[in-house]
Amino acid sequence: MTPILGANQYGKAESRVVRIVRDTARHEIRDLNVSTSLRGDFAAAHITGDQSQVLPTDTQKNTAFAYAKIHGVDSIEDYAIALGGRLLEATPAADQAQVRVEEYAWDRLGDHSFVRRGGAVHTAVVTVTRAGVHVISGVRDLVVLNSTDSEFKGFLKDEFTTLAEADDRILATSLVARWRHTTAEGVDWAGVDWNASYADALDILLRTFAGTYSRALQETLYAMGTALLESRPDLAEVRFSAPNKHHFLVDFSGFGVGGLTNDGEVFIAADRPYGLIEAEVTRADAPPAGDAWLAVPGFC
Ligand SMILES: O=c1[nH]c(=O)c2[nH]c(=O)[nH]c2[nH]1
Repeated sequence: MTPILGANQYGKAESRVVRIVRDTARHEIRDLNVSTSLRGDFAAAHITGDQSQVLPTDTQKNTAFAYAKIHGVDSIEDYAIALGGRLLEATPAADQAQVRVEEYAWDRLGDHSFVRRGGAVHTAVVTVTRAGVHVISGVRDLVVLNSTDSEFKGFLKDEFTTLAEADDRILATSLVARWRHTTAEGVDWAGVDWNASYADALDILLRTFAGTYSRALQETLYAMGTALLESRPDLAEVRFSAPNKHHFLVDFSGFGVGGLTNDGEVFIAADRPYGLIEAEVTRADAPPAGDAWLAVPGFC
């Protein structure tokens, strides 16, 4: 019996690449976490131990650092497209290079001083194939909260249901969202302003979260996805993973302090368990995703 080698990929995970642009006294910083994977015909490396077609993960890491200098990092999408293209070109046995990047934002304190911004992290997953490029942009750890305009009622009940219907509750999540850019013949990736596109997408998601009366987190996600696709014709689909960060009203009725009411004012923020609401919203005529989502962990 000769077992069959199935899907495989290999690369260097989580190279922490920090690029300083110091052409003038006013420096710029890009702070990245870069992971690369090569896919293709690497059967010999696994079965006979022949590494002649394997571009080492160490070289992939070196290329990630070198490209921060050679190509620069105007945006993580643009950098990932260049890096993926180079890795594919350098590895004849590969038919795909996937580059996953996260960017940690820094706010300026002075010409050469910065303070790291907490919160949301900009993400990109770029898959370069011999036929073209897939680009998925996204955000993680986008923590948002509505203190009203959220209900959850009319749900299915059985003998294990104890949840009270809620007319007015806190709706909060730490959102992961990824949106796939349309791949079409002749797309000029070099001409895309990725940073403006990201800022606009984030703005649409946040404004829709804030402006949507919610009957469930599911409805809010769908509204956010719809708003994004309606405003940005260059996007094919969006995927969300949204933990429902439950806030339970504190029950003051047993307290020995008379007349203590709680009209949606004091909550316990529970960290677990949490509902996990995940959804994909796709444009009806979206071009096929190909392998754009391959090996993207979790729901998105
Ligand atoms: O927005 C919600 N969606 C659910 O599916 C759900 N289930 C639950 O217990 N609370 C909530 N809230």
